[in-house]
Amino acid sequence: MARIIDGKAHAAALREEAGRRARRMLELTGVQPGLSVVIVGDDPASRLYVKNKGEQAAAAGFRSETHTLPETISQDELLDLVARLNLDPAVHGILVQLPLPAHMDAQAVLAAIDPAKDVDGFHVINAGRLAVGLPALVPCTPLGCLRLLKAELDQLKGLEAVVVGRSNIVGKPMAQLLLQADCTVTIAHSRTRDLPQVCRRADILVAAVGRAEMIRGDWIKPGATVIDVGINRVPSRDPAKAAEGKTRVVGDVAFDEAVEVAGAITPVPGGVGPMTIACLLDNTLTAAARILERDPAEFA
Ligand SMILES: NC(=O)C1=CN([C@@H]2O[C@H](COP(=O)(O)OP(=O)(O)OC[C@H]3O[C@@H](n4cnc5c(N)ncnc54)[C@H](OP(=O)(O)O)[C@@H]3O)[C@@H](O)[C@H]2O)C=CC1
Ligand SMILES: Nc1nc(=O)c2c([nH]1)NC[C@@H]1CN(c3ccc(C(=O)N[C@@H](CCC(=O)O)C(=O)O)cc3)C=[N+]21
Repeated sequence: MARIIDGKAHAAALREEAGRRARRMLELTGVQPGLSVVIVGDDPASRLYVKNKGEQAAAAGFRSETHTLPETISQDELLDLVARLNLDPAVHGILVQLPLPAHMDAQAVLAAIDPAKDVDGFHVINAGRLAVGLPALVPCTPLGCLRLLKAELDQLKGLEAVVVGRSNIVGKPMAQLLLQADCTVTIAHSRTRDLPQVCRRADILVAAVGRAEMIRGDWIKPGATVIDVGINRVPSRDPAKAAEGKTRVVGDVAFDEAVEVAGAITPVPGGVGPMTIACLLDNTLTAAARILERDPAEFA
């Protein structure tokens, strides 16, 4: 039986540390780190994540604001808001929740965010800095995965890592971080031939696909460390509840099978998800420190 990696507990510890560091920053510089979250439209799941982000930032002693804009807003109006936030000295981190409505060009919006305040790490400047090994703001989800891996494993050096998924927000930056940690990295995707066989090579398997329970137990090398990024809503197990439209959340890995084979595995929920939000606070501190021209390590 695999060890279950408790992302919730790791995230709580990281949030507490972020709270201590925010207080230290306020003491030493008089500046309170500030996070501004922008959401367009009223997708209920997105609204819930954004609410959690705002509440957890406030609970950790950050200045936290949320801008909720109607679905019908124009891209120019959104760009105006981003421009104002770029100039606002109280805002050190800007996050524009994705996905954006179909009438907007998400790349254009992300490109308008000041890279120094891009706590999602989605701006091409930050993606490029990560790729060449310069200090960067790194996307929160892969950062959270790396933290869990480092806590779980003595050493990443030399391990075979397989990342399933190549999105700009999870798969690609995850692969960059694993490469930087001296893993031998394979990136698999929808055109990969014989995905089960590729997965079986992995000492570290990161699933970021968006397909409920696609990765089966017999795709996993015995003893491997499995990080499940997927968040998929499926009908409730109880047919009566399912008929009422009740759902539950599952990952991209068939957990009940994988837990029998893996050495360690993250659950969904309670794995990577909570770490993503905790890393957002960490990134906001990093951004604030750099904007103040201070070493983030000063606020330990
Ligand atoms: N826990 C968290 O904090 C977060 C969770 N997520 C979740 O992670 C998952 C992935 O998110 P994201 O990266 O944004 O998703 P995207 O849809 O952007 O990317 C999915 C990737 O999976 C690949 N893929 C799709 N189908 C298959 C298949 N059958 N076999 C192999 N590869 C396949 C795609 O390949 P191709 O490129 O060839 O199309 C693509 O590269 C989702 O469930 C999402 O909800 C996302 C962000 C944060
Ligand atoms: N600009 C932007 N940045 C993001 O980081 C971003 C985004 N847009 N759009 C959507 C995805 C998704 N995402 C999650 C964050 C937390 C949980 C999370 O806390 N999950 C809990 C609860 C899951 C549940 O029950 O729904 C858990 O896994 O335990 C999940 C998913 C951030 N994303």
